[in-house]
Amino acid sequence: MTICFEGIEKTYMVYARPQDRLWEWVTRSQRHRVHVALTGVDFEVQAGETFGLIGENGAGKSTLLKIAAGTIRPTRGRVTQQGRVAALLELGAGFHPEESGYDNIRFMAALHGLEGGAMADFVQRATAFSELTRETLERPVKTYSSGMFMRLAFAAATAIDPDVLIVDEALSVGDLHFQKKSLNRILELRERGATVLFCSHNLYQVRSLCQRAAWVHGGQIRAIGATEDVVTAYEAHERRRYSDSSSAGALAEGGEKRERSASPTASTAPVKIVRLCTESADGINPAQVDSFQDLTLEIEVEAYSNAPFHVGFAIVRPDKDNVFGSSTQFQGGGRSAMQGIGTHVIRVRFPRLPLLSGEYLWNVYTLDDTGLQVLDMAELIQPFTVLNQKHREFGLVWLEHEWLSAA
Ligand SMILES: Nc1ncnc2c1ncn2[C@@H]1O[C@H](COP(=O)(O)OP(=O)(O)OP(=O)(O)O)[C@@H](O)[C@H]1O
Repeated sequence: MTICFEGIEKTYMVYARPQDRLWEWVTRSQRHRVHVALTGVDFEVQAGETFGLIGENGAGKSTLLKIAAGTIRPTRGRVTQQGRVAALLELGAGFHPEESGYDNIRFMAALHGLEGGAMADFVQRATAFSELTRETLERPVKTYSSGMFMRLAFAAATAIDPDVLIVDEALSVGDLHFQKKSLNRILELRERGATVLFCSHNLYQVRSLCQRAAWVHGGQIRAIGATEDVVTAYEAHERRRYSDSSSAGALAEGGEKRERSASPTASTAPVKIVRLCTESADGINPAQVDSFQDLTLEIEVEAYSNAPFHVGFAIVRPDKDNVFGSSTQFQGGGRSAMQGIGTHVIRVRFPRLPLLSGEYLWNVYTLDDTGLQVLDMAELIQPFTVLNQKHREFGLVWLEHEWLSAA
């Protein structure tokens, strides 16, 4: 199973005012400008591959996904794919608001060409997955809350076993419980061999899920290949953009920038980050550490449910460059997740911290048991300075080295 984009171009006619469309027709003179959303897009997604699309807002990712799903047509070029396609794009876009949840699901089943027993099976799978009550499913969907609507839409979109799954940021559907369930469903379909085309701004998820990726920039493919190469190139571009825009702003504010990022789930995170502190060997000033000192990081989290979870951290530079990151998930060949309602304290010791002089900060994350869903995060916190007082070598980190031929 392959998705093949050949010479794709997509242009939109943009009118300044709605009436210009009519005036254009009446006067036969052009009153629109042409906006090129995609041009020269040529690539293939291999069978069984999970392929990521990344890029800035407005780069053209959703347009490309919609063309792949067949919901819009390219202006030039063509896309081919075989097998059954499920698209998690504008979820629920095809729903009829006046009809009940049940009727909408039957309608979706009919669109897939299902009848009789196959349709009954589809309805059973979708309703069970949605976890909506019979009473709710009998009501018109226009009376649903947005969360209920999205649950039903996701359930209906994934009630078939597709050969190709097209996902546009759909991992953030509904509440945390349902987000996890949706993610697991996507992983399950992937395990069964579905080809997945996946677009996300969450680079952690792209790194974790995708074998290959493409960076879409200004409607063109700027880079394509192994995920790590593409994401690293995109991150470098984002850093340049960030430093260009912040050199006038953030630095003028007086230097260091602290922020606790708004977590995607800030008020409801089932595992909240409560505290982070560091302890150095002399314990005098944790904001200033000597290179090659022992440093211990302590992270306190509060779990509000019994669901297993992981904790991750990264040491970052003020420009957001990662120096080093790890997670409990990577420990000792994949340590099993932590679990239990209440307070958990995680300690990480860095013997002889190999950082050299510079400014550093911490990022901390709590993650679900798959290590993919971020439950809570605190980024660019607790700045600290490292001083390399004993050695003359310079740079970010000390690398073990030997002079082999020095006289
Ligand atoms: N129906 C439309 N009419 C005119 N322009 C459109 C239309 N749909 C998309 N565009 C434009 O096409 C470009 C690409 O949009 P697209 O939604 O594909 O970007 P994206 O990469 O998915 O962005 P985001 O990350 O913000 O979702 C944008 O400049 C957008 O304004």
